[in-house]
Amino acid sequence: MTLALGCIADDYTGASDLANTLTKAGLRTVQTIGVPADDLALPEVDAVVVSLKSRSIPADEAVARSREAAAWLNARGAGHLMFKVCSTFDSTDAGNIGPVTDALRTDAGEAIALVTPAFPETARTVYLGHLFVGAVPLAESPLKDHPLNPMRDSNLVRVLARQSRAGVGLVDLAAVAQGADAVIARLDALAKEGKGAAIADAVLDRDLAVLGAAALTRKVSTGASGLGLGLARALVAAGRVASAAAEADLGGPIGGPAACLAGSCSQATLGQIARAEAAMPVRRLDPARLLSGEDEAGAALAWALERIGAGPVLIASSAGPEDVAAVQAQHGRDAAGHAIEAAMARIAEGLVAHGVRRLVVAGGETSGAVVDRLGLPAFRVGPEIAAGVPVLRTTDRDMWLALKSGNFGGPDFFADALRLMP
Ligand SMILES: Nc1ncnc2c1ncn2[C@@H]1O[C@H](COP(=O)(O)OP(=O)(O)OP(=O)(O)O)[C@@H](O)[C@H]1O
Ligand SMILES: O=C(O)[C@@H](O)C(=O)CO
Repeated sequence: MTLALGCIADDYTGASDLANTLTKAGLRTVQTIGVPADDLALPEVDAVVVSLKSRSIPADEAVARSREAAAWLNARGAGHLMFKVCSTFDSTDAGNIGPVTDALRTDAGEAIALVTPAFPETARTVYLGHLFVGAVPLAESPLKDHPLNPMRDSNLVRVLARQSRAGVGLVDLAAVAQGADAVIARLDALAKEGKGAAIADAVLDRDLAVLGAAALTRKVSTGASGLGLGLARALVAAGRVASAAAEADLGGPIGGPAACLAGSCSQATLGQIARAEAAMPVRRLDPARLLSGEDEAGAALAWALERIGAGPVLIASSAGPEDVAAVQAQHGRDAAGHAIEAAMARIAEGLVAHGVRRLVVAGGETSGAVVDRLGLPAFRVGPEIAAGVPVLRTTDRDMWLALKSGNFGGPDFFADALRLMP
């Protein structure tokens, strides 16, 4: 298997977002969970997205895991490596976007890497290095209250510079508008100035095609699904993959009980949970009980098992910024986050042990905890539920999943997802 594109994603929902984008753009794509074992049977594909859970771990661990993934992808002949990060640039001054990009770039012998989280389809645009989420700058968006990495600076040149070894420059929209050659020239000039990364502006899909073509002239780039779209278009245009790949045969209906789990505290997910109340029973996890050592996960599981015979259920830990802040003040941000993720994973394990084969999970860290606990090795990518969220089918057993990035999906996401998981 020779890969046109090897991708390393820093969380599982982000990986399925990218796998969805690549599939739609005509690349045969598989999403693996972690670095695959050498004996994992994979179909013939153009792209592999290795999903890591490295967004919110110490930077040195994120670098080590990303390098391991890069080595696996390079051993399969990956023509280009893309490090998939969040379209809202979720990171802290300690990393991990800068340290991982630095490491992958230097390992590949490159002087500079193009970096852009722009993804216009989900209203993430970058102008003069400033990231906009919809109509507002990043630092005024709900991401300012993210439970793990509050984003309080919209200037990504500054944000990335604080977490990078080498300096960071800008490829502005004026250069992008002139086409790939102008972007390549700008990257070369920035590299000569000693910059190791360049934030690239992009406002429209056509900007992504330019950035993809420019990025492909180097071995490593970093971005969100928009960059994936640009890279995929450039690969198809260059004849390096068979375009318009036939839709993968995902297998027939699975049926049986279905459940949804939400650990994301994003505004989008909070709204989707509220809407789900009209469609299915919803149980709110009580973080205070859980963190005080009571068996809240067991109680929620028992609640679900009493109901899943009659239809889907939703269990959510999600809460608004004030409640999240109160829990974090008492128990610490990471301890609270991990305890809630572990509870979700335990609930998922119990649900699957009782026959659930259709599972929707909201939140990247939450999805990571759940998928790890279930021990799922890889997914084929099915139809799109909403921008950035495909239906996934496990390669080793009959199970449907949807792993939703916190901010993605329409108001009725949970019902929309289950409709596409027969
Ligand atoms: N009520 C709560 N109080 C404090 N922390 C919570 C609460 N509910 C969930 N969390 C934690 O908040 C974090 C949410 O992160 P997660 O990645 O799952 O969602 P997200 O960041 O919105 O999604 P994405 O990464 O896909 O954008 C998790 O660590 C989760 O355990
Ligand atoms: O890029 C995005 O916004 C998503 O794929 C994601 O990674 C959110 O966690």
